[in-house]
Amino acid sequence: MTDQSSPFPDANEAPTPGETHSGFVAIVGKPNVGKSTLLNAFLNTKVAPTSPRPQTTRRGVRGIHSTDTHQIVFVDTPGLHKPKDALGKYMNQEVHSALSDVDVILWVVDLRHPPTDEDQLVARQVRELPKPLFLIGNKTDAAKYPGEAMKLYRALLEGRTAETQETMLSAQNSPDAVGTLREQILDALPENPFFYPRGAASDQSREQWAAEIIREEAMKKLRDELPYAVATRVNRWTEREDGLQRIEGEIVVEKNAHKGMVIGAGGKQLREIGQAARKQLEVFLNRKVFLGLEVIVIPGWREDEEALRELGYE
Ligand SMILES: Nc1nc2c(ncn2[C@@H]2O[C@H](COP(=O)(O)OP(=O)(O)OP(=O)(O)O)[C@@H](O)[C@H]2O)c(=O)[nH]1
Repeated sequence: MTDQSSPFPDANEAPTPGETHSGFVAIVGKPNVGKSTLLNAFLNTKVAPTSPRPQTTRRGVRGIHSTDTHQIVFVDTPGLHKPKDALGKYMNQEVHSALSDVDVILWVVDLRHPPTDEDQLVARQVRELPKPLFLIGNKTDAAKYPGEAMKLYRALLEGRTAETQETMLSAQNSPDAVGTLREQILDALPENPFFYPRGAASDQSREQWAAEIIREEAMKKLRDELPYAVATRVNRWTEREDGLQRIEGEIVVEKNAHKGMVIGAGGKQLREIGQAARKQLEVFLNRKVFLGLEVIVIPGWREDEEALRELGYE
């Protein structure tokens, strides 16, 4: 097992009375820069799916960090990109609504590369917003010229008048820097009552969380366009007396032809996805898990508003 904590601790503790600071903090940036990795590092647990593939995050997942007097509600957002379908539009809307609702913005960039059009798209969204902004240069461990890259990203904010701070770090490999940044964010929070009980780590149900872990593993294993054509959901979750968690989930694809591609020869690929997801679930739940997975077809779900809603993208 690991030293990571469960994303589902006892969430019923009462909020602290008296003077408290709390607020919503959006993590924005183009796809694949490390937003979800940073969120998980802030919380030292796993609330959001991460993968080497762009556009892994689809929902604005909330992760919560509380001290005695301060509470940050992080809102992880999908990478801002040029949308190709209704799902893509939904993902960009998630970013816009997150930006309008939050108190603080974290803009994450990938220092291995200079800015692209997609970074400019994000910069345009955040530049004029009169809210504290942190420009976070990520992946310093793998960047050749981090300082030079940071200059180019900073230049995209030229003309911005509201409070701006910046930091360079590796979300994956520098827990100390992530901890320091978290302290700085705490200082930027307005005076507010707590929004969530102090023990809460996420606003997702355990079923949504597990479905995202299954999708993460499916996205890592599937090839070509297929990762973007799958959705996942968990329909049943029962606990046996001996603690075993029995979880039944579905991988949803758009076409019959995709079904076989997900299942693989002799069911090998589906088995591998299931095993990898089960391992992750066991680590984070600290319980034995039985994971049953089925592949079903909902024709053209990515373009179907009703199917999107049914799958939780609303
Ligand atoms: N070398 C290195 N890789 C990192 C770091 N942080 C994240 N990554 C990798 O970058 C990839 C993308 O990470 P995610 O956290 O899924 O990125 P994201 O911005 O949430 O992606 P979207 O869901 O597409 O918006 C993964 O393969 C991570 O392991 C880092 O500090 N250093």
